[in-house]
Amino acid sequence: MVQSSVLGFPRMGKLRDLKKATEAYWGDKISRDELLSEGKRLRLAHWQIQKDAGVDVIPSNDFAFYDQILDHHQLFGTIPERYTKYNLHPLDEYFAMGRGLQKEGVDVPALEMVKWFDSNYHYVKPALQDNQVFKLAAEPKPVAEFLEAKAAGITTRPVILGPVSFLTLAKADRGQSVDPITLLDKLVPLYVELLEKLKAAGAEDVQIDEPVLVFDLAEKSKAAFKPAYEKIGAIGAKGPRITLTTYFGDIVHNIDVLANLQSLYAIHVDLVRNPEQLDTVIAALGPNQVLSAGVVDSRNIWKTNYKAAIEKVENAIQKLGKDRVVVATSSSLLHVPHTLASEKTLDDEVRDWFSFAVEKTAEVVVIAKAVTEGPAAVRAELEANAKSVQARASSKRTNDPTVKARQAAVTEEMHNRKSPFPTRHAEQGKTLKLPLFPTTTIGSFPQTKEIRVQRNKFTKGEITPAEYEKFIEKEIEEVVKIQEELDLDVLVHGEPERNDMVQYFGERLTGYVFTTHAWVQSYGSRCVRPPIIVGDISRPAPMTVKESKYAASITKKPMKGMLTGPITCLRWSFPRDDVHQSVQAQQLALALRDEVVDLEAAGIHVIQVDEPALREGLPLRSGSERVAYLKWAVDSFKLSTAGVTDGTQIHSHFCYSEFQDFFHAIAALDADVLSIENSKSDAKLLQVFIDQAYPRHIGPGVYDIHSPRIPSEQEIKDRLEEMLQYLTPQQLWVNPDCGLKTRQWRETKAALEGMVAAAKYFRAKYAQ
Ligand SMILES: CN1c2c(nc(N)[nH]c2=O)NC[C@@H]1CNc1ccc(C(=O)N[C@@H](CCC(=O)N[C@@H](CCC(=O)N[C@@H](CCC(=O)O)C(=O)O)C(=O)O)C(=O)O)cc1
Ligand SMILES: N[C@@H](CCS)C(=O)O
Ligand SMILES: [Zn+2]
Repeated sequence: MVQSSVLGFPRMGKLRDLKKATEAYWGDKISRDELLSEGKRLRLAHWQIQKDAGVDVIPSNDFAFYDQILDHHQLFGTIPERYTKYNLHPLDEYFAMGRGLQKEGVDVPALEMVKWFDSNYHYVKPALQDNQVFKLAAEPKPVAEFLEAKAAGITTRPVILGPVSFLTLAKADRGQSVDPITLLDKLVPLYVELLEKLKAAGAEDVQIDEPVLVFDLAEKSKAAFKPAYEKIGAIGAKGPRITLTTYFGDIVHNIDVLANLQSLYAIHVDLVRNPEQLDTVIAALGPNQVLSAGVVDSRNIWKTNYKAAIEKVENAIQKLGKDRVVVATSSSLLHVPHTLASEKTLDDEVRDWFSFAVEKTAEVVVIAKAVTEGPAAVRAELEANAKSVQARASSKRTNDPTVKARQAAVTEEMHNRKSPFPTRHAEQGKTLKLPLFPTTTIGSFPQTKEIRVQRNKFTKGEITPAEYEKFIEKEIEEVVKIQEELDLDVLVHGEPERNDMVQYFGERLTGYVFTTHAWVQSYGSRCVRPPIIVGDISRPAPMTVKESKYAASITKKPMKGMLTGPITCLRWSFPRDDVHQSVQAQQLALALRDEVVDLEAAGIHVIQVDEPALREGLPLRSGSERVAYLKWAVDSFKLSTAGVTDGTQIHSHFCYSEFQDFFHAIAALDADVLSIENSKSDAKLLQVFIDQAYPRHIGPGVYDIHSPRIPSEQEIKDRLEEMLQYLTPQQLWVNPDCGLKTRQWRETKAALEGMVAAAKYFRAKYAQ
């Protein structure tokens, strides 16, 4: 019998219940016990959904109150002393690591948070010490959650991140120099201990995620892999059977570390991304080892094409037999929304094309049944699926000849600014007249409860468009006034009209559809509702000009227009899977080019085109795929921005600091000013700007906006001082790491006051 398996389920709940409970706990509106019982309710509900769907292998320990990797910091005792010293309750210590804490004598910043592989999910990076001691938690969470499910009559397969991935995704804490992977021998015994505890609790199976196998692993990590798993496997029957999972890429280049690893019961591979790896992986399996075939896409919302998925699974069965193949989701379903059933406003044509987590759970069951019992057992499902797939392929919604014609007319020249940077800089100086160390923000200001409530009323038709517009104007006025009082140099309108930096544009572009409840966790309690690209994209009307023009009209200071770039619009949407992403990116670029030109014509001479998703789109392995991606990604940005005159200053923003491996692409964007994240990472990363003799302007973020903690003026000065070791005073802009929409006004004002004061200090110092 071919079993069905889910690698992880989204934890927010149908109505973002976890977000609401967590934020209520942070705001002292519910007690710790109430939060803990809400977590328990959600876990049970999610296990029950999978059980009711008939899933054979249901995951546990995929739940987390903030981040599943952060859970592992507590599981293995890698909590830096700056958190443990306060003797907080473990849940509060956990949140302090995730989001910082500044309360009742405690003042500690958050740990660094970075992208989870090439997704829009963020994990909290383990920060390890030179003399790191690991210690298994007294009551390990994977054991507790396994027992919780067992008590509810549901047998689960606990999920843990493997030791090689845990260490590869970790870093040396600030001021430390340990190479995390050298700690593997110390960490492995804890895995052995944990597996024994799981087995003693009744777990027959465990899922160990080793997604780093899709990377070009450093030799050291690669060499350490096999011995580590041999040690883990040595517990034999005292431990559960291990299914080792990989996802988001192929593992062909690392297959030698898995060959003959008898300690593994099964190996899971992502056959949605890389179906071509199947034969190599099968050839590397030992005589009794099982293949977990990830054939249901966990990263996108398209209905699975049953015929194609069944073919992949049958192919594996032919070589291995039915007992050695499992049908699975390609990775955790964390990356897709909860259920399509909540969507009441989608039209029937497109609704029929989609499948969210609950529906994908049912899909693995149907595929497993089809290959176990034969297609007749699920004939109705297969026929309905074939009809949906066919309907989408032939729909008029997907194809717009006008867009195609415009793409065919794109020339090389359209990608380049008229003059090189020095000429542009001189031109821009004449109108902008900015001081040294110019201060600015990244665009958004606090999205208050009031803003959300008014937008909600507007969406529901409870207030008129004119009333909403008036409200937004009032918000813009307030934001402009505050920035003038703070004495910032380049102002923004604050983005109060935007629900999200991608969804907002999706809602204004043809070719997109959007949802009402399709939330996906981005980090901590924060969720996004990615719009869905279903067809060719075009811009029927200006999208941002009205608000930017209004903002510019009420101040004498330069006003920065704010747009989301083509790659970020693409990657933070659910893209089409029937057209290459480069084609979709170019369509977005053309739509944005029109917007940029319209903003300039409206008198906006500083325009920021955010591309925070540029890095996350980078193929996970170096090589030709990366080169090709960077070409079309950079071209899309350039196409969107190059329509302006020399006097218009183009900014771009990236809220991550890992740009070393694709610095040349950032440089190739030819943006006049870049703002990047830097407050939580080492300023040494800026060395690349010296090494590459970067000629243009840069604002590395001077404080972390993900945390409610207010940085002191001195901290910001120290940060700027460090930056000046790598950047010239003429190059350096002063700004936060990213937009301020998640912050409260009190924190925002206090932090920006410190930031402006710090900039003025350096301005005075360098004026002498
Ligand atoms: C900059 N980042 C972004 C990423 N991805 C994006 N798509 N957008 C980003 O900005 N990735 C990397 C980073 C970090 N990530 C995030 C992600 C999410 C947020 C955030 O603040 N999310 C909000 C939801 C935003 C939104 O869409 N809001 C809507 C709906 C608001 C709402 O909940 N309305 C209520 C009713 C109103 C009420 O009574 O309150 C409802 O629908 O029930 C809107 O504003 O209209 C979040 O809250 O999670 C930030 C950074
Ligand atoms: N302009 C956006 C960028 C976020 S990455 C903002 O400020 O929220
Ligand atoms: Zn950002």
